[in-house]
Amino acid sequence: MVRQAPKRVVVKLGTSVLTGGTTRLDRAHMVELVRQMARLHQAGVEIVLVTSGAIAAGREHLGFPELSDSLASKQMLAAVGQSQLIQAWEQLFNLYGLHVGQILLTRADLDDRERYLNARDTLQALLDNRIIPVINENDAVAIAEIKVGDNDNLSALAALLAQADLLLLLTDQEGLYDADPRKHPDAKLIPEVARIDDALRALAGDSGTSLGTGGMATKLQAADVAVRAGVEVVVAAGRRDGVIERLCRGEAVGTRFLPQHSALDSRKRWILAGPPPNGSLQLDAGAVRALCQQGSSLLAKGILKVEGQFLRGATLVLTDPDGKPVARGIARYGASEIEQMRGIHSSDIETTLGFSHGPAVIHRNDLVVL
Ligand SMILES: Nc1ncnc2c1ncn2[C@@H]1O[C@H](COP(=O)(O)OP(=O)(O)O)[C@@H](O)[C@H]1O
Ligand SMILES: N[C@@H](CCC(=O)OP(=O)(O)O)C(=O)O
Repeated sequence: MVRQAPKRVVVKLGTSVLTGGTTRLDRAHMVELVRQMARLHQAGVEIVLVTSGAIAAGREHLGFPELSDSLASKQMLAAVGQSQLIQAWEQLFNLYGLHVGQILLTRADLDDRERYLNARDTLQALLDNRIIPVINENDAVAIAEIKVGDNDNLSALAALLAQADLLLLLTDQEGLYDADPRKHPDAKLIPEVARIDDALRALAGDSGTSLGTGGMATKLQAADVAVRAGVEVVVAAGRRDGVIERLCRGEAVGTRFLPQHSALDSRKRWILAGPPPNGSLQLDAGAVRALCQQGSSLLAKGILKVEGQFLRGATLVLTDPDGKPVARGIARYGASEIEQMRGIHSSDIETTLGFSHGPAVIHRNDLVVL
């Protein structure tokens, strides 16, 4: 299939691609990847690069020191390696007359709407000035609670932040297989995925190496977030000839995940990319239908159960009567208020609470159906 060129592409390069399975950055291959990205850029495709490899580069630069496996050692390696990595990208893009701009993110930068919008503005400013944004996690400062944790998920968040239309997860395998090809040499490549479900998740294993993080499991999580926001995703081998250009032409390489919706608006993308949920509401079947099929707001009447302690403005997961997540949204009331309101008619909110923030517990503009 050859289709219209994407306007904005996020290219995620895993440690496996950058090192070619060795313990060192493979600069020769990085030049080849930059060549492809620079050509696309020249042809008018905006490129955002999400690069792993800081920890690997740090180890290499320090001459492979004997270190404990502690978080502090990894953070030290990332601090050293990130500057090596960004210098390498700057030098390589310079060969094509391009500059790079570094953005280091943590989960906390994306959870807060204002910081999210600031990061988005910086990204936009770089792109407007024909500079290649180069993103990595801010490993040197991020500890577990504020970490995204792996660059696959980070790249999905970057794709939402950048309002990209295509996300390329480039790795050391040809794509997603029906079993981990390292352990099952006869595993078969899955060329296209229309829906990510539990059966598919069961096929995706961990990283087979000590340098990569997350393996195919985190690539599926990332694809899941991105396709819900209307971004097409492809997992493919970063070492295949001309892979980035071929994928941007729509050639059938790797595993393609079809976008589920047309692109979401900015606020809805943030609801998907942003804060982890603070609580959940279980809905009756009528409310699930109204939300998922009619695009309605959530009213108090259809709420069966409230879980978690949260305030007005919290992000919530909405589930069906069996507990299966069906949507995410921003609450207009806090948990204790919803507890009092649940099951009542909207016209009784004011008499029940003594005030009202309007009839919707979650307004349709603040709601994303999964
Ligand atoms: N079903 C699967 N299909 C393909 N690869 C898989 C699968 N399950 C697990 N993997 C493993 O995921 C690895 C790629 O992930 P990872 O090592 O994190 O790479 P990267 O550094 O590119 O993110 C592969 O080398 C492979 O061993
Ligand atoms: N932020 C880390 C990489 C984390 C990560 O997810 O790595 P990978 O699985 O190789 O994409 C680094 O720069 O070393």
